[in-house]
Amino acid sequence: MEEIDSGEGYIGWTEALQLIGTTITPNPAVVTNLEGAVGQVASEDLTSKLSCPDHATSLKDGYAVVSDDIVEASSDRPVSLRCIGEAFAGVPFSGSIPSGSCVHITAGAYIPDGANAVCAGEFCSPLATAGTVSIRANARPGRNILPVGGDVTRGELLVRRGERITAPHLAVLAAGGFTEVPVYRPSAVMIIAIGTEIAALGDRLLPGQLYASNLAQCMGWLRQYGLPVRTRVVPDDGPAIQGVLAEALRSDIDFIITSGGAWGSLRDLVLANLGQIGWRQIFYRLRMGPGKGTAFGVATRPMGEPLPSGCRPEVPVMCLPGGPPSNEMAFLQLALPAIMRQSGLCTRLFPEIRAVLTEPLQGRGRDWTQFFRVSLASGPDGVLLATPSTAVGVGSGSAPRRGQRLTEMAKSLALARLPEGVEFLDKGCAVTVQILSAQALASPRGPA
Ligand SMILES: Nc1nc2c(c(=O)[nH]1)N[C@H]1C(S)=C(S)[C@@H](COP(=O)(O)OP(=O)(O)OC[C@H]3O[C@@H](n4cnc5c(N)ncnc54)[C@H](O)[C@@H]3O)O[C@H]1N2
Ligand code: MOO
Repeated sequence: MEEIDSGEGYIGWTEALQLIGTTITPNPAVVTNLEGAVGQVASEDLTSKLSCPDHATSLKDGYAVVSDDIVEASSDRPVSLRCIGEAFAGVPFSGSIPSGSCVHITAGAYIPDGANAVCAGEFCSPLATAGTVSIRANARPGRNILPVGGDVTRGELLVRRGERITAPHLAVLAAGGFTEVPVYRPSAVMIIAIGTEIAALGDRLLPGQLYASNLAQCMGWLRQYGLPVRTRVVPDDGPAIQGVLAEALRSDIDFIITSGGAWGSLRDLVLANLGQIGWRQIFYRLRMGPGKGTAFGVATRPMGEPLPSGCRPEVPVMCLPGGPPSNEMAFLQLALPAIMRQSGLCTRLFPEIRAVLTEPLQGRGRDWTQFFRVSLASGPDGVLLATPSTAVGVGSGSAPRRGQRLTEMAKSLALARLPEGVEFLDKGCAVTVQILSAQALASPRGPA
């Protein structure tokens, strides 16, 4: 019998990423308000329009002073200064401070002309003599003063083009004078779950059916990345599959994911039906595990019909294998990077760190990339330890396989990778680990 999975004609994971990179171009830019920008990708280098603060301001509530006046001040030998006015945040003192004087000041207030330090209120007491303050500590020049641009400086690069905008970015953007931000339009994605045995979430299960858990997971990731998602469930039926693909291509969907029906059985109909509607296949099958049965290509929107506004004539399509471990890995390693590239992302999707293996990892072959689900823990010397899961398809190649697939996937949000060229790593070796979520590094015991 002919071996259909010898890996012949397959491409490597890095080559697949390169092909995705050369096929997909970013969506057009749109302008969003600051609130809508979080999680989106900047479509231009964003440089500050303002310096913040625009004037030196006080960091403390206390007294603005001439530093030289209080060089000798201490609790034993306090120095008395004449208080000549007040400076509040938003209400500056209008004069200048001569030597021997001070101004009562609050945090955020402009430093009055002539002053070059602020003595915190804890070291100052107003005296019975009206308008006099006793200062019990010195304050070097610049003490408790936030200089001009101490938060952001006009012209400073705040967010790079292609970088995802985070909550702290909103702070610098707001301070830097942005109320609107140019971002790449986030891709609208349609996920089509294919399989006569697949029930849509919430539908009544018929005998032999199971819920579309793949679709739920992919939808969850896409929502987490702020992308609009639509979902469909169709049976293993050519006309039904073509119908829903045609619906997606007529709509404003930017990227299509199919799930299931992608291997080679009599009921695996996706590629044949994409062929019927005229797609251009770019790759099918990879030296990557799990996820080898993935296909990628582009489909063209119907000729002679107006393009949905802001949409391109070609729509990338990623066909994910149906088995949950493969489906998830192909989604995370191929589909999500592709969709985020289309949404403008230029940086790596998931951070990577090195950890020490507590069990050996056996890959499938020297020229394959193999991903293993691991849990992370801190070792004796603070070394990060990676322990492979043992569930079928998601865990170590050498450890005995037990455990549940979906449950294991939900428990550990880190993936060890055996890259091409490395087929085996022994216990105690360092391995590269992708962090899918910061929760992978959080203590399971709850808040500290
Ligand atoms: N001769 C071989 N057959 C198969 C191989 C192989 O190497 N040689 N690999 C198996 C693996 S592993 C996978 S994964 C699948 C990939 O092929 P398909 O994309 O055609 O997968 P399906 O047949 O549609 O489904 C496989 C499995 O997954 C369940 N499934 C499908 N969709 C969903 C969904 N949305 N949510 C949850 N579960 C889903 C489906 O019921 C099947 O149990 O090929 C194998 N065959
Ligand atoms: O490649 Mo599959 O996900 O059923 O193990």
